[in-house]
Amino acid sequence: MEEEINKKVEETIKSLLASCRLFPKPVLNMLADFHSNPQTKKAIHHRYLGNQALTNGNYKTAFNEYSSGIINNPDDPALWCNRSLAFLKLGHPELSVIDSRRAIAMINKFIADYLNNKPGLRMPLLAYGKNEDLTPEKKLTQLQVKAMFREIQAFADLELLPNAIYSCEQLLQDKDIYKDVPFNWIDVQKLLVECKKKLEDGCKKYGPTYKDFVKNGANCTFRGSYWWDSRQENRMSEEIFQILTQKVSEISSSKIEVAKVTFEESGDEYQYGLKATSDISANTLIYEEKPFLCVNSKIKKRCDYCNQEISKKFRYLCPRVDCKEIYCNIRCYQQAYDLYHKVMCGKDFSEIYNVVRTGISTSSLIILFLIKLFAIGKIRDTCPLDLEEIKHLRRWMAAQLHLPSASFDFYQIVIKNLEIPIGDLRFDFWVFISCMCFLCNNMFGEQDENSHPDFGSLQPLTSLINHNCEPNAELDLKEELKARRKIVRGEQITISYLDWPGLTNEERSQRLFVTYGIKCNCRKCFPYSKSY
Ligand SMILES: C[S@@+](CC[C@H](N)C(=O)[O-])C[C@H]1O[C@@H](n2cnc3c(N)ncnc32)[C@H](O)[C@@H]1O
Repeated sequence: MEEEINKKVEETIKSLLASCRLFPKPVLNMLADFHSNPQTKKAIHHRYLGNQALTNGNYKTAFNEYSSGIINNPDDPALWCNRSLAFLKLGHPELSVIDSRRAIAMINKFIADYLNNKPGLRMPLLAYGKNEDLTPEKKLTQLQVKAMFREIQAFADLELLPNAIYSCEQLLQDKDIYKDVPFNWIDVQKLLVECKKKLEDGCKKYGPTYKDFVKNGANCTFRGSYWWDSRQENRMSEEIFQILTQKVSEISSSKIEVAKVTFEESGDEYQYGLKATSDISANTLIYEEKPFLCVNSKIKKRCDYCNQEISKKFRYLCPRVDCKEIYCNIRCYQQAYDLYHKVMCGKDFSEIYNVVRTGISTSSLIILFLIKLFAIGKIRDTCPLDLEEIKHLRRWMAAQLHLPSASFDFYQIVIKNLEIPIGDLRFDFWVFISCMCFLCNNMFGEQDENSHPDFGSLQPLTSLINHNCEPNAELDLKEELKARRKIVRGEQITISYLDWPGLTNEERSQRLFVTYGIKCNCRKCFPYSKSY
């Protein structure tokens, strides 16, 4: 196999040398790099294996090969472009978008750098088919068009129809620029007609607001974890169970313990819960858990570390002049600095904050948690899903994830601002989405008086407590857990996830399912049910 690949690469190089006119220097640089850098060679090998797998319909292998290639050479646009196709074939258009965008950005950057005479510029090494007489320049342009079309296909699969229609029209408008490279333009036309029809049908069925609905949210089939990620199965491992047991025993002075529980609706699947180790009388303070992570939308002046509202008199400003973060005191500043602020200091996330502030539910705080989780991952040099404090959290997502389309842009801002190299796949886009899926059902969020998202916190041990509409415990100011009534030894500790005044039984029931995946049929939700 290795020999076969080497032969193909040699053929490519020969044809490159023969056909290259426009970019001789970058081609020579690329060849020098190919011969001196073993990682470039490895990346090409993975790409060939990926292409072969893709042709044979082995999309999972193709994904693995392209990912390995990216780790070795993240600057190869063909790897990203081809992986975006593998994602489309695997039914993950939400992941395809970012990969095709990367390929497009890389090619555009190459062209800009070339025009600016950037020294040491390397031409991407692209594969040549038999009897193909495309110059490297044309080959690159062809890849660019392919990547643009893949992004449009991903939009269409995600039912982001206005985005797909707009991009199709743009591409067709620019057709002349790409006239010298072979490309099947009929496919673009066809997709445009299909998307327009779908959008028209939708507007007829659901009214004109359908257009906005499908512009802002992408629909993808995702249940909280991808097939290559076994963390959710491992979260109930003996090792993690023992660590949690120790922590819970410590904060509660052994009043409660971690237990493995089951729920009727999830069949045999075990989940975590907390149980009383002895009788606990009413109003007893069971424990206090300081949040692991806090976020706030900056509508009010709150400490970036602990969310305390702060006055002008008692506050500590980040010492860096171009950083606007504020803290209650130097202690909060130092803790924030060590945990995440070190890599966030002075970085501009205002675009994200502007969107969060106008949100109409606390769920928009999720993106603020994502920024900080990625920052912690960067500081600790680990994938955010592997952070010790949160790796046990249960992810929940309805089969159909309504992904805000802004997520694609936000992810790119986060990676860029935190200076995470794009080839570091521990911070890949699927990690971002997977984090969203434990944040939505584990974070605590509060709104302000105008119902805008104000602040939120993550308390990883409190996240072990399950819901009951008639709970035996409650969270005081979201940090102290108190018994509402007497709890007997062995009884599960429960809180109500939704206890706002004025919430009807129907609304609670609906929200319990949408946000937490809980199908509640208790006597409070269904007071007239015969079974009670
Ligand atoms: C904050 S976590 C609670 C701990 C969780 N059981 C675990 O194993 O990590 C919230 C998730 O637990 C599950 N859950 C909590 N209360 C439940 C209930 N009463 N019935 C079914 N599932 C419940 C849901 O999957 C929910 O999304």
